[in-house]
Amino acid sequence: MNLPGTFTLGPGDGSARTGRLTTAHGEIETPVFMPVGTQGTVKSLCPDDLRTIGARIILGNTYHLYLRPGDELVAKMGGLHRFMAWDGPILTDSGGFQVFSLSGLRRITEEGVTFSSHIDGSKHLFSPEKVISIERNLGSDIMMVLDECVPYGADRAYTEKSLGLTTRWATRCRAAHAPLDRGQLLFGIVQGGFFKDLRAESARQLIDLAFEGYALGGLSVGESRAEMYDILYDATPLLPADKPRYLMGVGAPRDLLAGMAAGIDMFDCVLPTRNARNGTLFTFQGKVNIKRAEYREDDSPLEADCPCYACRTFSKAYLRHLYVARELLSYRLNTLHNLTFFSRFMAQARQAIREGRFEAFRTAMEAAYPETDA
Ligand SMILES: O=c1[nH]cnc2cc3nc(NCCN4CCOCC4)[nH]c3cc12
Ligand SMILES: [Zn+2]
Repeated sequence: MNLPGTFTLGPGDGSARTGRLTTAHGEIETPVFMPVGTQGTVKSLCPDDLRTIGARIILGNTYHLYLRPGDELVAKMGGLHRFMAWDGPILTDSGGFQVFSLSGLRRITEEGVTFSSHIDGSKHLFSPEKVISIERNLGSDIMMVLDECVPYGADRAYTEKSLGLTTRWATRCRAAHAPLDRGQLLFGIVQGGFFKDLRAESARQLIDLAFEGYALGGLSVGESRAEMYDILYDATPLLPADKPRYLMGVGAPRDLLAGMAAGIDMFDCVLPTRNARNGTLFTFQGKVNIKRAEYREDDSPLEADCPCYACRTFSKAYLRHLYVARELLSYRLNTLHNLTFFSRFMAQARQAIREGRFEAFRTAMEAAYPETDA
């Protein structure tokens, strides 16, 4: 068994690549999509479901788990793997993004970011050292540094100033967690907004800090697809080729394809789980809005060749009924299907890259997911 942090590249196709990342809780084949388990659960699924649908690594949110039930409690319960009975790899983000998107009254200083809890309004400080301590308590296999996700539309001066703070925070995170300590990996997050030279500067500064992997942050923050792709294609090659590259918060099938084409190895997004709960289902023929009247008497499965329990057992008519009736089983079946689709989509993408036919795969999938449809 390789040491955690070992990243071995497999066959590639253009800039798209396959790889294998070793973590303390197992190996991950890349490119990989990570289902989001915000509060220590991938909503409506149990760990057995995650194994059945082929999930290899899941994401937990440091911000949420710190506020509730508390990272010290999770540590006392043996860490997040034991607490949630998931023995596969877990990546925890640093919480910075959630602080900006969820909490009120936040203030950024050199020390860190102070904020009030969205749950009870209590005051908290996330410093680089505090965030690393929380992620170490959770026992995550891959920890993310504390960074500032620069808001979309920030001007150059603000973006440049923020980049410097993000690097100083990354430096403090690295100092707080020695490489591979307890088998826990630490990834840096490149910022720099939508300024290519600032992105290059951020990447250069973080590469000097020798992280075990590198993420592109500050994207999927409200920009147009063209703006995201412009930065994606320009910044990804700046990340070390021999380390995992993670595009945070992405995304829709079309964006996964673009990310893989650019050389991204890891993705996470709430899309498949959140859309499952609002009746939007993903298939290889495109999206299905299960609440549509056209499915009212449709006795056929959602996707004939999908191996998931929902498709093997129930008709579209029944899935539609459950959704319209707001039955709890709707969340579970729709989530089982959507995550099975994302898992199959990534497995087919990996195979296409290995066989040198990724562009053909991308073209076929983009036909099912046209620009307007994401
Ligand atoms: O710079 C970042 N630093 C640390 N974490 C992040 C997480 C991020 N997540 C998104 N986008 C998520 C967009 N979602 C798309 C689907 O609907 C919900 C929002 N962008 C992100 C940027 C960062
Ligand atoms: Zn299915």
